[in-house]
Amino acid sequence: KEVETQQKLANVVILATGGTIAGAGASAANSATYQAAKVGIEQLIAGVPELSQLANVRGEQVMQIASESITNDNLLQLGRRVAELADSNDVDGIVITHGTDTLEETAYFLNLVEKTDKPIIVVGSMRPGTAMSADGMLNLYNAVAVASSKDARGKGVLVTMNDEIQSGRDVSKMINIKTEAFKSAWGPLGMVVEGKSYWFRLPAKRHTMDSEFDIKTIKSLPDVEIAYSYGNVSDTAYKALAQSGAKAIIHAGTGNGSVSSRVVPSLQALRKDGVHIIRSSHVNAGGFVLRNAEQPDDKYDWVVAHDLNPQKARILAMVALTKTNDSKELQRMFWEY
Ligand SMILES: NC(=O)C[C@H](N)C(=O)O
Repeated sequence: KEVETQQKLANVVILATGGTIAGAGASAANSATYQAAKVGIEQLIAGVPELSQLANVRGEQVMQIASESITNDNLLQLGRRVAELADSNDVDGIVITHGTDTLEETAYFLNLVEKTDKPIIVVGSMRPGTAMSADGMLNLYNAVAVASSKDARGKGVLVTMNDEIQSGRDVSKMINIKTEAFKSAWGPLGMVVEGKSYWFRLPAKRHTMDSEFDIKTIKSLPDVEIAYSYGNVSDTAYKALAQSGAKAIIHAGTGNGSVSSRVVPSLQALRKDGVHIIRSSHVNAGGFVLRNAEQPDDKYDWVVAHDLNPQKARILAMVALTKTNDSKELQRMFWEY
């Protein structure tokens, strides 16, 4: 009987990378003061025995770090391991436990470069497992539930936080002290309740199977940096980033990616020197930057990030630059992904 159930259940691999979901605090009252990346994957799985009712689950510790320290090499390493597992016939779905600070970056990266329609779910928690009312157990349970469901196939990389199923492309960490931290300007794709997924919408942008990018052909990621803007910002940071070798600079702009007149001449000069200027916005609920609105992008040969926030724009720019150095191609990719 047991063998029969095991055969019916999906095979899900959990790749652990660290973060608060693997965090530990000194006492149960410590919901915000703790050390991330302390607990190993076997202990995380053992902490949620109900996972075995959802899937045949096995874990792998890929790294053990707080997500703010994830390097480009870490991203590539994780991406390659996900691709290997996705290619394997005995894997039906993949879950990645991850710190929440850069979870949206990793989810978007995988969404661009993994050539599979198998579910890939990235999940974290806002409180360590040692805290009262910790959210990691349920988030992980939901991640495995979605990863083992056939309905989740072909929907791109997903994020399950706070009972919501979010698109890895759209979702962003909006607040750092609530369990209701992850939001998308365009709404969640669905909900996961008691292990069952309920879907409401589909991603419209290119991803995974339909993407022109493939982790298997990416050897390294180029240097793309972000410069934060505010009223009358100086050009010091932009110039320094270019000098240190940035191939593209994401302008984390005000409003609709507006650029202070003090900085415009420097950005024009940097573009002439070959550095791509990509206008994004740091407005809190999600930017919406359009070409030639606010700045003459055609004239300056700049690119707009549209609704991608600066950190997601950086991910797409790095991946895109592995294929092209042409600004028109970059702009096409920024519309399509
Ligand atoms: N809630 C978290 O996971 C935050 C932690 N600093 C991390 O990103 O690893």
